[in-house]
Amino acid sequence: MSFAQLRQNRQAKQASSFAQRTPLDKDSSVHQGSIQPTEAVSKKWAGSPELYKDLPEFVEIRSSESGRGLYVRSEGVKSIKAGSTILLLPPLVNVLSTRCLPSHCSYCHVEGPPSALKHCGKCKVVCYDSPVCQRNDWGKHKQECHAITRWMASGSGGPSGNKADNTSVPTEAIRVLGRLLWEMERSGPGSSWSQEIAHMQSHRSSLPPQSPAHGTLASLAHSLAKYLDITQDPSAFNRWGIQSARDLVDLLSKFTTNSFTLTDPVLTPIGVCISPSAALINHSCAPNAVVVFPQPKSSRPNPLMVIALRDIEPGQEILSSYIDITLPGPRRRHELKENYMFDCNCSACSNSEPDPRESLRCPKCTSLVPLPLVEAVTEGRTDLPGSPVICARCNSTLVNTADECQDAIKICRDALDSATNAQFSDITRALRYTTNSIALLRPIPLHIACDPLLALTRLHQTLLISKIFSGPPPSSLGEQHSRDAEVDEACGIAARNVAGVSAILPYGHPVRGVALAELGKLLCVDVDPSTETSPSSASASASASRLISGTRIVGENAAVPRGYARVELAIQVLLRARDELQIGFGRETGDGGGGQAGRDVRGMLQELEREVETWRKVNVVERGR
Ligand SMILES: C[S@@+](CC[C@H](N)C(=O)[O-])C[C@H]1O[C@@H](n2cnc3c(N)ncnc32)[C@H](O)[C@@H]1O
Repeated sequence: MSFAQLRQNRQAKQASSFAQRTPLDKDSSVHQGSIQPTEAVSKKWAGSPELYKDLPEFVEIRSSESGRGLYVRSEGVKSIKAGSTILLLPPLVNVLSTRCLPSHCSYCHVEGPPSALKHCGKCKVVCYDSPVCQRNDWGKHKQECHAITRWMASGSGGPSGNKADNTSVPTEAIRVLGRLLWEMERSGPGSSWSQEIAHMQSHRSSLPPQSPAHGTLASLAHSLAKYLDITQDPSAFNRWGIQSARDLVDLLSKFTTNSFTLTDPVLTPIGVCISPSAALINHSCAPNAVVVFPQPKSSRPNPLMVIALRDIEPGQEILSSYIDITLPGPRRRHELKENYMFDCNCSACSNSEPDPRESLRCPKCTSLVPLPLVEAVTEGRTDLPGSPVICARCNSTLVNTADECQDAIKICRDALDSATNAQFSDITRALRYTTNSIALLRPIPLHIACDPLLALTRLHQTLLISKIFSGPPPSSLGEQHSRDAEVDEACGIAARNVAGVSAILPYGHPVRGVALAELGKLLCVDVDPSTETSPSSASASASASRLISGTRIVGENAAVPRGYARVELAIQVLLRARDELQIGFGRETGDGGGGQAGRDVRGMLQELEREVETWRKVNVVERGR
């Protein structure tokens, strides 16, 4: 019996699970943001013991120059261990992004094949995976249902059209604001929920009237008024305590400052959520905690969880990141300033060591060499446009001219934006952008975690997986071989992604765990049964460390083993994934840690171990004949 035969049954199942995996939806991200809060704001909440009752005993709210923040109490508590749950909050207000409405249950957020989900009979927009979910959500969906129906009837599409055509559905920002206001109305202006919303940070007073951010809020305000059907009589806003345009902009600014991106168990953005208690957490680019939604369960509301990424001592502040921390420092700070209006002085931003996110890596001595600056030449730097980029340690020339490197990076950043925009509408075009950009960067010895190479690698992996597994399974040996080559390519790309994120994110960060799980899953896909190799732990471990080491640079192609050695490699990668997921998604989730992703990895490991066992037995018998 061949190993490949043993695993054939699994193949179809894997293919369908990859096909359901959606690529990152950049535009659906909603960030948290910030303004400098005043002492008066802090005092207001301090006098209200009724607020933030869902915070656990071991944390407290304190004020600093970052405004209010969440801290581990200084006395009477032990340190919070990495992987522990800090907050578990069933969010009162959340919505799915428009793209996910047909594929996820709007109540519990479990993903299902669209055919298994049932549309709301009235608006025909939101879906549920069971009558229980539909019933439980009705209290929140009732007013929304009318508003969506009215909105769509007034638009071009209309509710009777194609259910899959979601172009005329109100955006997630509008829908979540609607739910927020109706929830405030239901619970009453004096309720702790309404008070917590009232105390959230707003940027309004710091926004210059002509700024793009102000324009965005103004257009959001118009859309919201249309959605709530109060365009004729703005005083209808009064029932939410909104007396003026100023109050409305204030509310919208609170929303953009404090809302969270709702993600699925592998961190794909699927919507928006509002949780005033979790929004008390301040930002760091070197966070000690993460906000995740690790384990949607059918028929239950999907809770928001804050998990400790490393041990947090009594008295220390709990800090999460508002933005993608794989971006280089200048881009992170720009984003934080633009959207959240503060200058980040965290430990990562103050670090003067060369950062892999913005470095070349000398192929000779492996030193990090800062990328030449794209715009001006700063004092003390030798990256004049026509001058070579030289390794200060071993004097090797890394790039012949600084502008050659700068041009390639600029072109590839633009291509990354184009690929991101095209990823859902035209996957072939998106793949062309990522393939060409990665090829363009190949002659430059960028660190594997350098921007935009890492982001291109991640997107390329997602696109390749969609392409490979969205079609029918191979029906001839020729088709099988070309799919095998694509799977090998995807493994190589996934390995680079693991190496990249591992070089810049701390052990246990959920992005690392998910990257490892994706690589392990790809390695589990059966390829060419005729090239099975014999068991060899030593060679598998060498392959594993070559494949997932943080030192590789683009252009090096690690061999992806076939047959048995590949399975051994998959097991090693999945074991690492399991351990890191247990931290990033919490030790207490997913019946053994790691949330849904951890559970899936453990399932794959069990299956692989069973197959290896059977393979060993069969081969011992065959050798004995
Ligand atoms: C989502 S809120 C966090 C809670 C907030 N401090 C409060 O008082 O409600 C974002 C706010 O926190 C502050 N903030 C968060 N991270 C910060 C940081 N690293 N440096 C300075 N201010 C920060 C900003 O002033 C911003 O208004």
